[in-house]
Amino acid sequence: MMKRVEVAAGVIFRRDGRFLLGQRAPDTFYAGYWEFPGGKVEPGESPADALIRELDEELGIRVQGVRPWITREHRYEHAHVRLHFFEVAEWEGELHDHVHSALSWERVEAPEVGPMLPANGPILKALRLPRWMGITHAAEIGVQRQLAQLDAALAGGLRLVQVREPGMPMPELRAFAGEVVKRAHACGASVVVNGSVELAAEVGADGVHLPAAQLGALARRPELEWVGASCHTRAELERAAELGLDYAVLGAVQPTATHPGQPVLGWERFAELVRGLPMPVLALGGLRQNDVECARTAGAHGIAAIRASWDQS
Ligand SMILES: Nc1nc2c([nH]c(=O)n2[C@H]2C[C@H](O)[C@@H](COP(=O)(O)OP(=O)(O)OP(=O)(O)O)O2)c(=O)[nH]1
Repeated sequence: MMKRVEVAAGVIFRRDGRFLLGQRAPDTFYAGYWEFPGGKVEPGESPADALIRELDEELGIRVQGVRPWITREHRYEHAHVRLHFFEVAEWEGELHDHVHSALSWERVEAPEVGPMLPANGPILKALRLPRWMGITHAAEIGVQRQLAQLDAALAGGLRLVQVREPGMPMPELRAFAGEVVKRAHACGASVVVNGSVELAAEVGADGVHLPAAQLGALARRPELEWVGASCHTRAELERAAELGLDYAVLGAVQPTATHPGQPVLGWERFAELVRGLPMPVLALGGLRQNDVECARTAGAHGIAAIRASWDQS
């Protein structure tokens, strides 16, 4: 059996939101392929420390802090690697590359260089997942009011909407979901429909969001672009990973108006639960815009919210 090699890699962001890729040099495996800067973890080192060292050695930049993001394993012909990806938002110094043939700053929506190292396809997809998910509650506030708030939120930059309307009768739900898709797509935003692959496909949504109870029953990942799930436990998160889902939503982190009295996780437990997962996780439950920093420090990709997505609009 091939020994597993631990690797730390960084998604280094620039102020304009672009991230850095490097092209592998001629004398390496997969020469000419593109990768995230980073390298092997040395004995006794944590992956975070290894990344800080590698970015100094490879690129000459000093990193103030790294945020855990996702972890993926891949078996190459030459090695079985476990890649610990971190986000690097705070760094200083001028880039002086010592190891790559070229560097390129790419847009998360559509990276242009290629080919990428084979392990990195899912990483680029994860980067495309918006950092904020707005969850609808039209059954509570009324369809017209929800649609008006949706328009305002889309104009304000919302790029991912989950249609979640337990209790709304089917003909009304179909019409509402179709309207959300139409308005979201006009603004370049994506829509996932809670609970029904059929309805998601019927209204032209981009994906489906599975309630935790559906995770156990599902034999394989439905074939839609985005498939995610609501999770509350490590076992549910691992099931979501096993099915190859694109993201999970984990909560409740804090007390919420929707589920009063429900036990809450807090950020420490959240961080423990998401450690080492191969897909991005959005934090849910009583969170607002000013919780984004805490969420990302705890390993969240971003935030999913009902109230905070619509209130300010
Ligand atoms: N740095 C980095 N490595 C990646 C990414 N994706 C991916 O599969 N890998 C793999 C390629 C390598 O097998 C390993 C990185 O190790 P490395 O860069 O220190 O080593 P290497 O194989 O280029 O060369 P060497 O040190 O063994 O001579 O992880 C990525 O995005 N960034």
